[in-house]
Amino acid sequence: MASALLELKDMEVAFTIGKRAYPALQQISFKVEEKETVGIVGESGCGKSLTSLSVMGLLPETAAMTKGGIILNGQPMEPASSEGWSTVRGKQVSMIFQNPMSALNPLMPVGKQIAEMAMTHLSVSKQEAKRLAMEMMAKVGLSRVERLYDDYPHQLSGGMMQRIMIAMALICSPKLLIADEPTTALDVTIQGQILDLLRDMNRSIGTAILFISHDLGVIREVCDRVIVMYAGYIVEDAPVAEILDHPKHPYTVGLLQSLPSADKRGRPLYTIPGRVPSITDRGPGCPFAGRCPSATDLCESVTPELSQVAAGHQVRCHLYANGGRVI
Ligand SMILES: Nc1ncnc2c1ncn2[C@@H]1O[C@H](COP(=O)(O)OP(=O)(O)OP(=O)(O)O)[C@@H](O)[C@H]1O
Repeated sequence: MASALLELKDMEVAFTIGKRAYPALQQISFKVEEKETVGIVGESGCGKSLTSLSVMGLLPETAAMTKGGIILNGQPMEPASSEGWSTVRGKQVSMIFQNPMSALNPLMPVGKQIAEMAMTHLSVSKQEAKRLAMEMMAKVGLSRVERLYDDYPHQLSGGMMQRIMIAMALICSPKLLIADEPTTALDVTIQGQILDLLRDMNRSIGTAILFISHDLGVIREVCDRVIVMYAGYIVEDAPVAEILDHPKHPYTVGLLQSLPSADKRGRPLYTIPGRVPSITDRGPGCPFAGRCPSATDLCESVTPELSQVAAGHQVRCHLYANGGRVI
């Protein structure tokens, strides 16, 4: 079988605080196939961003990959080799963030920023880079691109800036686009347009997407598969339709209950009581035990393994530890 586009194998990432190492990600294993769209969902502090930064080779200085590894396009990525990562960034993997303003250079026209990306990674001439940049700007739904090419970031709306970021990320036809909360800062209408654009780009260019969001409702719009993270662990991994119809992990069930819907209109939205434990405050046992309505003594003391409950559906919960049989 051909290898996956991206594979994370039993990855652990830890922060050093004082003299101790605190794991922030543990036993992270998943694959992204070519052209697949995979979402990572979880509340703030669950480890979504750290997972995507690991894939980009952009971990903060105080963090390190302490176990496992990442294989991109069949090549193991050496955690210590910044050279290896810089050749994949832009060309094979690129990333868009929640706040495009902080990623764009405020002093350079937006079109030129896209063209520079093409010149750096595609070794094309200045004129060709400009042509490609304008072509890409049109593809991401921007109009009057000749004029827009010379505009500066502050002259653009949030939605337009996010389109510029997407054009910049896709100009080198990367195999994988990581989108970290790309629509969180946008109003709902523009958010919908950007989600449509990402889906179109996935279909037309064939770029796989790893989509990070705290909002399962947004992930449902874009992704084929969803990985649910909690306190640094993957707690559930399944096709989106399967998660929506047959959620297993009590945390996933809570996330779904807290989604707004027409039949809940007028009623206060459900929120899961409690909060995600910080990395310095994680004991033995299931990390969700303290907030879980179904927790038993076993959950307090033993961390569950991921187990398969249906084709392509895995859950890390003692309730489903024996191939889906509830204890
Ligand atoms: N520089 C840091 N030093 C110490 N701990 C950190 C640091 N950055 C992140 N963490 C911890 O690592 C864990 C995972 O953080 P991460 O940013 O990946 O979460 P997240 O799910 O992306 O949340 P958010 O949606 O708020 O970005 C959290 O518990 C966080 O507190």
